[in-house]
Amino acid sequence: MDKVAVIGAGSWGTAIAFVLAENGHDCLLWTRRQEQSAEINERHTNEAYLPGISLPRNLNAVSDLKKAVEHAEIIVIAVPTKAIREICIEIEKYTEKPKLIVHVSKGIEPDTLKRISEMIEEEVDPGKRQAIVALSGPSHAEEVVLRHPTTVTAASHNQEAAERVQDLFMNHYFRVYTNNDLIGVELGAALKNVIALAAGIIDGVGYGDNAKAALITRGLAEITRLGMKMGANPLTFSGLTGLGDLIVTCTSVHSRNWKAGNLLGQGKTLEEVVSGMGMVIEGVRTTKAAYQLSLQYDVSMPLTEALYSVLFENVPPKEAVDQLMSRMKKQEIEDIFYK
Ligand SMILES: NC(=O)C1=CN([C@@H]2O[C@H](COP(=O)(O)OP(=O)(O)OC[C@H]3O[C@@H](n4cnc5c(N)ncnc54)[C@H](OP(=O)(O)O)[C@@H]3O)[C@@H](O)[C@H]2O)C=CC1
Ligand SMILES: O=C(CO)COP(=O)(O)O
Repeated sequence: MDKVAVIGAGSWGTAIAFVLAENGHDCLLWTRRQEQSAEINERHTNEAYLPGISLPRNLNAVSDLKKAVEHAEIIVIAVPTKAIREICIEIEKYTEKPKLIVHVSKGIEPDTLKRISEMIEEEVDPGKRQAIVALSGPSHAEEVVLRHPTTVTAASHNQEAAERVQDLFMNHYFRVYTNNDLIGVELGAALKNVIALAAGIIDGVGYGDNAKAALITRGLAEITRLGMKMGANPLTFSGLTGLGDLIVTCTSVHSRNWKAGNLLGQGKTLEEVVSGMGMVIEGVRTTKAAYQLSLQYDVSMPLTEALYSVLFENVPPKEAVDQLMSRMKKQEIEDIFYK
């Protein structure tokens, strides 16, 4: 039994803590809201994020971050990308002995263009952390807490740490693989949200399955192109954190990114969509970061560029699609591997 703290009690933090508690670990779930920690401890629910779900009785919550950090040998960070730095600064403050840090977030920081593990490295002193592991894959919280079969990947430059995380989470409905390609795993996880937003738009404007399949396939091509330039293993993008997460996020009704795109496609404004969701839509900020990465690495990412123009330059979705479809002709495979 390990002592673990999950930092962030939204949909995913709660689902991850659910798995850890069911696996018999001594897991504390941190929330910044006292009333939410009372709800989890007294009623064993988190209605705002996972309505109708009974949480394990051995899962306890706290709203005192110091207490959560001091409790744990392993810290699992489960807050949105934009909160990673501030949470890491707080975690570092309360850490005495170095801890294993796992993160389950999916994003890239605009402007700095840092991946999550890079932000953690910058904010948590090396003396206060052991290895960093990203746990990622096609895994909607809503299905994990129903114990529906789910597969994810524990990625780290440190294989021993990845295997420790594999052992920590693995059970009969939650299967964990390892991968040493941290760059590829984190990039795939973040960039699939860009394509999922676009997939929602495609459905929202009323285009069909052909367009969706094109988006997933050509989305994977541009993610792979960028990833290869950034040092990732191209095979990672055919794996769970690449193609796997693209499929689940572009096709599932649970996806907040897909839902947001769907509303945009129906004519809602970005402000209306973001304020109405009540949960994080990582793909919006990540689209900005992905667009900046395509310029920095000089990689052609037409879908990302088109989504950027819809989100931030008020280009109507159908016009963006028309522009995509009328680009000059290309070869399919050569495009990915030789450019
Ligand atoms: N939901 C899912 O199925 C999956 C999500 N992920 C990833 O996990 C990460 C978290 O997502 P998810 O749990 O779904 O998001 P939610 O929107 O469901 O919840 C976000 C959580 O983070 C908290 N939070 C937000 N900002 C801060 C802050 N500045 N300081 C402290 N806490 C903060 C929120 O607190 P409060 O309630 O007080 O606002 C809430 O508990 C994202 O990167 C997402 O892409 C990965 C796999 C699956
Ligand atoms: O990452 C996820 C599933 O793997 C969750 O996606 P959304 O954030 O779009 O809901």
